[in-house]
Amino acid sequence: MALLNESSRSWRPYEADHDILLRISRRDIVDDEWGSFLTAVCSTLLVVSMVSTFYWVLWKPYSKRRFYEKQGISGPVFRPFIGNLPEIRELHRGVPKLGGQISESPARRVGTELFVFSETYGKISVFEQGSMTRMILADAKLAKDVLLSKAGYYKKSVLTSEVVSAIAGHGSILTAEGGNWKQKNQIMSPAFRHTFLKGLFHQIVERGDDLVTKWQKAINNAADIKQDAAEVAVDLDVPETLLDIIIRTTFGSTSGIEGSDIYAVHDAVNFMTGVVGNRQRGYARLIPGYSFFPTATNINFWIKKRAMVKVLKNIVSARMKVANDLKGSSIIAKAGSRQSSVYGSDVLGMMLEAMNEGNSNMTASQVLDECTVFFLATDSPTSLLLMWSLLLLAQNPDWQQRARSEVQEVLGAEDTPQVDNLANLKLMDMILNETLRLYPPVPAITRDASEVHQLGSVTIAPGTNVIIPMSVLNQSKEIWGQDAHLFKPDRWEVKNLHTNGKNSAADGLNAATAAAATNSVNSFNNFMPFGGGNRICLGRNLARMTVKLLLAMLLRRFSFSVSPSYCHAPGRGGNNLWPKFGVQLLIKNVDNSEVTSTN
Ligand code: HEM
Repeated sequence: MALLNESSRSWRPYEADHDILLRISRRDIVDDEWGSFLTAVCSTLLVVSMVSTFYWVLWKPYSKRRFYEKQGISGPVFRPFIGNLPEIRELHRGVPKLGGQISESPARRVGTELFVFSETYGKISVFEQGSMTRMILADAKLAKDVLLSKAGYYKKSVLTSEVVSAIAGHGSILTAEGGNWKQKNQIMSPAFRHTFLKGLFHQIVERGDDLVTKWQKAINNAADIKQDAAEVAVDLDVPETLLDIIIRTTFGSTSGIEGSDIYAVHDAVNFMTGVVGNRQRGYARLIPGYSFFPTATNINFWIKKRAMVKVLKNIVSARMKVANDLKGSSIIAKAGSRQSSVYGSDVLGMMLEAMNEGNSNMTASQVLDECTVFFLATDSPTSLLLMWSLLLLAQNPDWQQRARSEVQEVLGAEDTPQVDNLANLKLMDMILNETLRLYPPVPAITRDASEVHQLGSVTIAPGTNVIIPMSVLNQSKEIWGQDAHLFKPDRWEVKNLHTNGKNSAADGLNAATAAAATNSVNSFNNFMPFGGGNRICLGRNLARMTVKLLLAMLLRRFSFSVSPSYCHAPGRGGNNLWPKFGVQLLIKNVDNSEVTSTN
């Protein structure tokens, strides 16, 4: 025992030291191993990210450019990393900040690069925006193919998704694909059918009456100070009216929600789309995670987004409350109405019904996203159509008078049109067409190619972002003749349309949108203000009916001329063509007494 103790004593210290050494060295070894492991991981990551950066940012765009050049398609000089952003920025710098010629193509001021590149490098040209390869298709036939016969090879573009998802999450109707899009389209489409739109007629007339009353007051005030005409800010009054109409027709009369809240959402959506659009057109998009940097603009963006979501949540819960109250009410039960009709028959109602009663997998947050998207896609282009139409009629008094005479003839003694006589306003259709052609509210549509395929004589590589430049196509002398830049609504008279022997019985705008939805061959095919194919604008009939109705009401009461304070400067606002310094018109009362008495 003693020996054992002895010996134990003799080697215990050693054992202890050995233990410590073992422990130290184990820790060191582990640390060393971890260190080398981390170093290996970091260097691998570094190498992988360098290789993938090289591949995605340099090699991919370069090889795509070479691929297209070999097919005879050219563009501005290839630049790694930043692409042709410097050229694009230079072109935009050349656009005069103040004013412009009324006779020039307004859309040229917004999509300058689309005009210049397609004029310089041909109908099909390529350029890079950062590392994204973009192809301009200033060829009507190929553009149409992208939306129709070749639509299966394309998806909504990453650029569109970036804008939409920054404000409304992923997978809304504007950017959804496949089954997800189909389901949303099926849920919302009934709200845009003719019978439902007819039901909205009186709501639109009511809002139109408000605008007429407001402008009449302006005339009375002007008369008080001995002026024979009043100046009105069309760019302020029209969007206010249209926002009210479109939002109330798509979301119903949202009880408990202030008009100012609706306007705040509209404002927030415009601000946010503008921010993301500017990021895409500038260098900021090239900096990873830039949208998370706490810059003043980004902070403002987050604040506005939060406020917007709050208002939208209130709209949805107000509707749910009404629906729940109605569900419990005996009146509904007695009337034997469908339970689901309590949600309402507008877009919001359709979505809530699908979420609560239907077989869809729509969630509450998706309903909110769709609501946001409606603010994005609806009222601005519709306002712009009415605004630019009024400006063009003010600039072209002969057409203004012809349109007014038609309104007087169709309406007779009535102050407002009836649903059925809207179709008789043929000149109005022609005027709206011509406005959409010269001032396309959506100047370009983009798609990303998802597979390699043949488009005409060109082989398209996957990942190419294809631009359908409606603004350029609408100005093409080859399509529209030497006077393409002029406001000439009579080019839309059915007898003047080149129909390749397939005459269309429908009137101008209807035929144009119908042709866009089908593959029919006639000259309307070159006109796609509402897009085409499956993804054609869902609200096109609502927009057309609303603008036609309001224009008829306004022409009936007022005459318009351009105010000396108007400065012609169409410019980019979000993704649309906005009047940069507003649209100021002078208005006077029209004497309808003769018309009224003869009818
Ligand atoms: C003059 C007014 C309008 C114009 C010029 C216009 C134009 C367009 C265009 C060009 C597209 C196709 C975009 C693409 O293919 O990428 C589109 C899509 C769409 N528009 Fe309109 N729009 C107008 C008014 C409206 C209104 C009033 C609503 C609804 C109330 C609406 C709802 C939509 C929706 C939901 C889509 C997406 C359709 C889909 O992808 O399935 N639009 N619009």
